[in-house]
Amino acid sequence: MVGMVSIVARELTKTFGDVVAVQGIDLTVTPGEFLVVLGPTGCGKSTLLRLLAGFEEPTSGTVLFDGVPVTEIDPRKRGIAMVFQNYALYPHLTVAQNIGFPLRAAPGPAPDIAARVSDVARTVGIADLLSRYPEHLSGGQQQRVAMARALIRHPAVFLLDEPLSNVDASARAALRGEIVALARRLAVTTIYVTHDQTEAMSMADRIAVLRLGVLHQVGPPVDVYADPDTLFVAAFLGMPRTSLLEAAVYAEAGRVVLDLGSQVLELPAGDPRTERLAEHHTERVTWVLRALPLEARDMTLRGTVRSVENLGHELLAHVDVGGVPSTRLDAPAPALRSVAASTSYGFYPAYDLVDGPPTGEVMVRVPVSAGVRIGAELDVGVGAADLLLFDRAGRRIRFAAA
Ligand SMILES: Nc1ncnc2c1ncn2[C@@H]1O[C@H](COP(=O)(O)OP(=O)(O)OP(=O)(O)O)[C@@H](O)[C@H]1O
Repeated sequence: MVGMVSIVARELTKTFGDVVAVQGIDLTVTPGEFLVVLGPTGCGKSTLLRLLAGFEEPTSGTVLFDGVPVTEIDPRKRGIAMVFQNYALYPHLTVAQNIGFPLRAAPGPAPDIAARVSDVARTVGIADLLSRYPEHLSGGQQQRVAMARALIRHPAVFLLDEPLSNVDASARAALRGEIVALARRLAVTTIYVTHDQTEAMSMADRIAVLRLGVLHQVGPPVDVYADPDTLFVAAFLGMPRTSLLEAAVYAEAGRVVLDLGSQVLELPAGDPRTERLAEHHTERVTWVLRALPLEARDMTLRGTVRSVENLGHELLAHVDVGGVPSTRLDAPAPALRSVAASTSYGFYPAYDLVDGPPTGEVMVRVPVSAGVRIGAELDVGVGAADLLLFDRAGRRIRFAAA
């Protein structure tokens, strides 16, 4: 296949015995797009990538390249280039020989290998390393060689599976930008798999967030971050840090409060969210809170500074608001325990308590010049837009006004 290819997955499912690695995924990758598949380890990213490439037979569902079932296209004509976490270079071949290998191995007339090798080596920034052997290269350089080797046949589809995992941190940042630039320049449809949210956020045209084989959300990184559909997506995309607090909703006579157990937040009178939230009266919800700026807002959370991280350009205060943190999403569910309510509402249900006393910490961004002491009491402003709430099934509670 030549030129830019669209890749469509329809109701794609793959099981290995009892394990459902990929479950009912519908996904369209548009021609020339840079799509990042993001999710924790074991969520099915690699399996999805292999299915999309036609390397793996789906249990059910189909993959189409430009509308044609991928299994009906000769693998050599699919135009797929793939790069993995371990570069797998041939140790006894030079960089130039490694890069040129696919051309030498290909059937048909030999193209001008030397010219193409130096061309693609220049593209990935390793033109001066052509006579070296892999063992004399850094991890980042080895990955560039692997990319050059993948790209020398001018693929229509470029698949990368955690390509930067073995590259040290300093080289990783530079390579991220270069891979994106490369994919653009070559106008190739690219699918990039990672568990690293920073990579996903900085590289993708769109991200596809996967958990336990299920596609939770697809969209431009800024949209998915700002408007997560599920608790998992909200919690997974948290920078610099996300707090998950358990709360219960209480509604009476046109007012709604969120009860954190230690304190309550009341929605401002007349807030358009009141009515919608009242539908969850007495239900337990999870509140996902990104780091808040220290400023006065409609509502106030009161807490005690437990620790302070200096991020250089600002401070990140960990403020204990006495709430109950949600258990980590991947942790086994602990036994339910009741917590004695200290608010006047006192109605709230049993919480999944992690060991020890409740220490629901909220992150607060403080200017370095303002300073903040451990042990200080802080009033942290909360705006209605900060109410990123999820029901017990982990679904977003959406407000029409939001
Ligand atoms: N060939 C196989 N046989 C049996 N189970 C498999 C096979 N391949 C994958 N799995 C299982 O399917 C699930 C998804 O695996 P997959 O490798 O796709 O996840 P991943 O998100 O790429 O993980 P990682 O980031 O750790 O590479 C896992 O539970 C894994 O153990």
